[in-house]
Amino acid sequence: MSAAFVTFDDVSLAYDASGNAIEDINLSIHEGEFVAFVGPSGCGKSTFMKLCTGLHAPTTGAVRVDGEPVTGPLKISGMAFQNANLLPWRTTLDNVLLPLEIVKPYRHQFRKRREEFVGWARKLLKTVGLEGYEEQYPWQLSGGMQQRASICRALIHQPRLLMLDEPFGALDAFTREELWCVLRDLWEAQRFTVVLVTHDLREAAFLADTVYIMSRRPGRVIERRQIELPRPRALETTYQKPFIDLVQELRAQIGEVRSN
Ligand SMILES: Nc1ncnc2c1ncn2[C@@H]1O[C@H](COP(=O)(O)OP(=O)(O)OP(=O)(O)O)[C@@H](O)[C@H]1O
Repeated sequence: MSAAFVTFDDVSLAYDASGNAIEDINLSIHEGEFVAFVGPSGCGKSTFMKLCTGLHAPTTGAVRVDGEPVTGPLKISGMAFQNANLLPWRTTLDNVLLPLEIVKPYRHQFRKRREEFVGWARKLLKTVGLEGYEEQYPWQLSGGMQQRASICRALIHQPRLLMLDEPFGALDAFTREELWCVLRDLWEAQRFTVVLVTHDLREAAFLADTVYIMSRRPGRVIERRQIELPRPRALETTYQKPFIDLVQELRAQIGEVRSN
């Protein structure tokens, strides 16, 4: 395995006087690793994301990405959320291009390299099954298609770290499983580092190398579970006994957290 890419050393964060939202987090994520965070509502999963990407600073402890302390918003990360948040006045293609207009070093090259960037966006849209929808507006797309576009937007600037906060939470079960496979294929091809926050234990077990289970507030990591299922993983795996047993075990651990 490669060297640690994201490290948390004794990290705690208190937003206000009500006490720590997350507490004593120690972990390291390797470059190219796919990790998932699961835990009860309010345990600090989104807070963990904000610390990783520099949207919040820890109250105590240190967060490092690629060997450097995180001191402000991280340029090498891409993000997608439960709501696709596409801009309604932009076409799908222009939504995907947006980070290249904003993020350094691309923004200074945007006009000159536009054609090349459009090529990147078209290629990515094709990979996620959106070829032919480039000129459509978000309101002309289904929820699943919007989320596909949102993932393309998160990846267009070739981030080394992809942060996904419940990205498939609002989708129906079939679309969600389709998008797991889309994400799996993108990750297999490019091997960026992924931090996925989810409430869905099947999603975590299917996609991740490592699942972290967090306690109730103040959120602490109470379990680190390596997922040993061979890759590449087929969706059929999720209907087979070893996978079902694994999800049951994770569910039991979450159950313990909730009842404590
Ligand atoms: N900006 C903020 N100011 C004050 N408290 C906050 C802020 N953001 C989050 N919190 C609190 O910190 C705790 C952790 O919140 P966070 O959103 O990280 O949890 P979560 O695990 O992502 O929740 P959910 O699963 O419901 O999305 C909660 O108690 C929340 O109320």
